[in-house]
Amino acid sequence: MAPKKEATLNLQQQQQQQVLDIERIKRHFSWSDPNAISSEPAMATNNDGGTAAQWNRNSQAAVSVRHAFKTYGKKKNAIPVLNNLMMTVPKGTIYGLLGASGCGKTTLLSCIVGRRRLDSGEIFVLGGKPGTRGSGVPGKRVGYMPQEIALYGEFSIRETMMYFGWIFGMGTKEIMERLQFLLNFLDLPSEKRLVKNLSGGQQRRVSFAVALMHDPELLILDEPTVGVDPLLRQSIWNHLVHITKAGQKTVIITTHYIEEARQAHTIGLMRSGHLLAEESPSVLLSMYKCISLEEVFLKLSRMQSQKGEISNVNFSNNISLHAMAFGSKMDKPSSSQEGGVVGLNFHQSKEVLINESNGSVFTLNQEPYDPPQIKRNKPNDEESCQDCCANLCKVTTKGKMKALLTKNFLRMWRNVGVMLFIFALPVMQVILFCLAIGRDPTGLNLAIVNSEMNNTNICHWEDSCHFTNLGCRYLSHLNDTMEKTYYTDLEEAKDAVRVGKAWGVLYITENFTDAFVARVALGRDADDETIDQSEIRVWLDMSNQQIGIMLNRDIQLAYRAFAMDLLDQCGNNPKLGDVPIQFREPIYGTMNPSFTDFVAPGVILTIVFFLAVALTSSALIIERTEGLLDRSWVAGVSPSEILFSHVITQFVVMCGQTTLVLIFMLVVFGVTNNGELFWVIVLTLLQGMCGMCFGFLISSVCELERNAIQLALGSFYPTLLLSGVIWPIEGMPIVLRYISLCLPLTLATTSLRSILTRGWQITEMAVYSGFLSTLAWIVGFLILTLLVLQAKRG
Ligand SMILES: Nc1ncnc2c1ncn2[C@@H]1O[C@H](COP(=O)(O)OP(=O)(O)OP(=O)(O)O)[C@@H](O)[C@H]1O
Repeated sequence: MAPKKEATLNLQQQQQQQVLDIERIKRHFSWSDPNAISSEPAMATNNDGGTAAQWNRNSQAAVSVRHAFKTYGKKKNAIPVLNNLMMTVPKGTIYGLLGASGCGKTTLLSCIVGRRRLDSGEIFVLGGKPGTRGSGVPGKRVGYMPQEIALYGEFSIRETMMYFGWIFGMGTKEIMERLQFLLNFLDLPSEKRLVKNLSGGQQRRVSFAVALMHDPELLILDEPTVGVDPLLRQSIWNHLVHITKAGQKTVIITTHYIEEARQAHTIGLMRSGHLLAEESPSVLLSMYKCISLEEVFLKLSRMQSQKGEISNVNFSNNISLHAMAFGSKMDKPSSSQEGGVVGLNFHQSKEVLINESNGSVFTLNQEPYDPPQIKRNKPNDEESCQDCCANLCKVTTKGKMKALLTKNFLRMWRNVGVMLFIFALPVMQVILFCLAIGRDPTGLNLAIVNSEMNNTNICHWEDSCHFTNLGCRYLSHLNDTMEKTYYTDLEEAKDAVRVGKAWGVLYITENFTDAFVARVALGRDADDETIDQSEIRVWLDMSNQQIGIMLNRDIQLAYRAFAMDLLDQCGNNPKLGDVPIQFREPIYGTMNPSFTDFVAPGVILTIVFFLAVALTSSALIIERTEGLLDRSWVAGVSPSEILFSHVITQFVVMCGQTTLVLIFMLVVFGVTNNGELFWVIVLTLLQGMCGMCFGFLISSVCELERNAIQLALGSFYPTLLLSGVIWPIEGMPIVLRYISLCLPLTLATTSLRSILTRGWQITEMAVYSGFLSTLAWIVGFLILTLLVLQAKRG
């Protein structure tokens, strides 16, 4: 009976202890639904997420991760990184996340801040799910310091703080006050120093300062103490302990200096995608009877390896009661008293960590310093209202736009050389185009054999109704663009063409004048020989179509001029010498159309379109590879805001470029414009916008800058060739014509050509279809870019 009684007593004691523990948890977390607690005394043991109790509990912990799974890569080669991970970070505590390099700490943090999405499982941050409306995460409730520096190198420390401060909705004065505190606290150099000129450690401190800037509720720090000297490191930890003291601020920190994590309230030891343990450092040490945390980690890792399964060691499935009790601050976080030797992949740390004395923050000078308190806006404050509005309308805030636009323009200003080039480039292209394309070739060599002159080049003829040396008279009508070289032998002249010394041979027969007069006099009675002898024979080098056609044209025009002149001198109607087809003044264009006028509309649009592509195609990539895009996202800037700010900045640049292109094309080089300048400007700007949006799409799709450049360059030639810029699309095979119509430049080029050369109004279908297609492309590219950016956030 006695043992039975003892067992009953033990059971009662256990039950009482359990009730006491629950009461303690309840007090700490202010739970309102006691039934919910009593039904789930083990807290997170079987959290499926979804019941009111679970929601309540998840919303009370600062961060709660439940059954998190995350893999990288496609199905076959998928790398599992998070594997049924459970984690609970109580409010007002420091949570040290430890684990070997590559175990998934950064991935977990990026999921917590809403930068990445889990494959399955749930995350609750500050009572909401990251990324949901009104959760404030990503946003100003979180301060995030990523592993990489993620700062704009060309900004000064002050400008960096301004940028992030404005994003977080702070006022300039407030930012300046905070900046002074952070400069002092983190022992930063002058606020005017450019980030790129700082040392690695200084850059990390600026990055840390950015995370602290707006005094967020939740600080997530990915290895903030790397490259920081021991004194400052301790100062940082003191600050973290200080800010969590009041129970309002929570810190999650990863570090490779394992012993410094002793100052955390809770330690999560991570391995193979899940937490081996989640306890306070002192409990871990006593529970595993170890003297260092490293030893604990080794022990747990060994146990995990031996069992192959962690079910019986995974304390993370149950939030540690001990860890939760930190809320009361009874269990003061300990400072390391020993130089802990850190193994595995961790760095060694043998510094003796200095105890915090009275909770004040110590600067490097060890002077207690109380940071200026960030004013929290009341719900009816202007900023809050802006945020409400932004949340509701999904638009933006003034501060964010100010920050993003200032950032974009500042980056341009700091790269003023590049900017000058960006403006000089279109001007250069226009000048080169106008000087090099469309003009008639000159100085073309023509080999002439005039047998009528007995192989001499002394040529006499009379400018009247005299029929002597008509061959010479004809030659005088050949225009000056041709360089005439006289040969005595026909074969010799042909050889000159064969070896590339001349573009053609013009041969005049021995008795050309007599035969020509006989031909005119006899008319239809002229015999074949007479006709044959009266003909000027020409052999051309047609390997160059443009030159061949031009020589052909000029030789024929010279005959027309010769015949009409002769008839006129002899008192006959000169028209008798002309081809009986009369070309009247053209309805559009001129009698002597210029190739430049044909190509110019397409060239204007191509220059503006592809310059915009070049400017924007790497814009997002540079920010992404430097980790800046992530940081801005976590700070609460949405992809559409980033995109919108770039659109505005690039639009300003494009306006300048468009103005220069049009001034040089239309004013300096006098390209024909018979239409309304207003519509020319509008269409050119729209094409620039279209190119910009195409650039953004490339930028969002490509991970690397070189891929973006390849894609942008790769798209240049197909677009140029298929858009009817240099050759009418009517000359293409029918299938290609349809493809051509689907390109962004085709209808716009036709439209601009119609305005410039025909002077058509916007009401003409050929004109407005160019505008409509460009608008459709802009919308299409923007939607695609946003979709890609949204998808990549996961
Ligand atoms: N974008 C990615 N694509 C594919 N694999 C990735 C990606 N990011 C991380 N990984 C892989 O996921 C694993 C976890 O990486 P993570 O950066 O989360 O580790 P970590 O614990 O933070 O490492 P460290 O302490 O060295 O920073 C690593 O094996 C890494 O190679």
